[in-house]
Amino acid sequence: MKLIEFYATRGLRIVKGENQYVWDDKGRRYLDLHAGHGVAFLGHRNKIVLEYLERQMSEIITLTTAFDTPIREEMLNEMEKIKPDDLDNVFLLNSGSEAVELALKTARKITGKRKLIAFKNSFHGRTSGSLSVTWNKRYREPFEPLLEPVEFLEFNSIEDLKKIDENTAAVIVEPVQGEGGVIPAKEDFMKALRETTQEKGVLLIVDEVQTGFGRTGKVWAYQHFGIKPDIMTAGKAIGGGFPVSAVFMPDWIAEKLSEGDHGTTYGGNPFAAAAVTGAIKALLTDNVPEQARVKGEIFMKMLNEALADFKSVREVRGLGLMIGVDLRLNPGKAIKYLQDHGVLSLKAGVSTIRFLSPYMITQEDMELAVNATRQGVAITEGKTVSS
Ligand SMILES: Cc1ncc(COP(=O)(O)O)c(C=O)c1O
Repeated sequence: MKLIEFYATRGLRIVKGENQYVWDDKGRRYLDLHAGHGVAFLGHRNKIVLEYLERQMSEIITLTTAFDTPIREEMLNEMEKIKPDDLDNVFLLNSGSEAVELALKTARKITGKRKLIAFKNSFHGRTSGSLSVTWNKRYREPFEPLLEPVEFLEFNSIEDLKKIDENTAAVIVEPVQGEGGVIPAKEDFMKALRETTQEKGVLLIVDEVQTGFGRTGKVWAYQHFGIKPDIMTAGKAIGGGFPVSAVFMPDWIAEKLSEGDHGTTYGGNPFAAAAVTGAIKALLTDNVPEQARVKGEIFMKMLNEALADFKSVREVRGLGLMIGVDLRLNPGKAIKYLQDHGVLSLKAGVSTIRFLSPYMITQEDMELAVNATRQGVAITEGKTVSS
């Protein structure tokens, strides 16, 4: 049997993961700043998440949410501590794309409108609905027609927000565009977006699948901008490695949804609830958002200093531990160099090396990553530099 290769192979056979590291079958250790597309933000095999999963495994693993369970009650209580403002209602699914699907369906149902607005460079997933609001034509075109109408506006352009009209059901936005190139939103843009959507009676969906759960230095990245979403999606880090995602919404929206409007076989089962409960405990016990804020600043400063002399480096940018090094050249060679020298990273957009570090990254780890990035960029430029 062969696996369908939707992803180019990295040529590594990984046999173990622990905190910020993974090991290959030759016993070689890697600093994992790829983190399974950012999932392992709480580290691989986070101790608290494991405790919750092990305990749950000895009780019950699967049930649909038609049945109440003690672990679900515990999860909902924990969620109170990190809930996004007045978004008091949550539904669990299995992936970021699925969370986006429910957010879009909800917006269309409760407004009765059809049009959706997203931004250039956005990424919201690859299922048909979430793909409709994903910018990259290469992902979209082979599968069209998708949801219609969808309009893509210029990200960070207040001027372009004028195109949001009353016929729009929702605008969906990433506080930091992840897959698109690690591009943080500007505060005045996010404020203007919130104001315009409110004025026009349009719902604002904030997609925190990549930015959420502490990575940017706050539990939810929208909190950097002094705004509040109407609907919020989360995923990746929230299950500490277990596949789980969530959609949050306030009472006035949740009340307009009825039985049968959505569903899922696995979503929110006791095992998923245990993973999320453990992950929230881990997030709060270790003051993870603050660690991400402080370490992110240090890491970005180190990268900026180390890369200042390189013509091919356009910008080092990001928020917290969501960091991109944008090049004027293809970053593939540098990413390969990093991997060969013990650091896993990933590409974003067409020109960005992306680091999605677990929060427990150390000063020594950062030095390793920065040095390898310098060498990798030098090689991309056709030079060599001393370490
Ligand atoms: C902002 C955002 N939304 C949605 C998704 C889709 O998530 P998944 O791959 O879990 O379906 C991603 C994945 O990278 C993402 O970054």
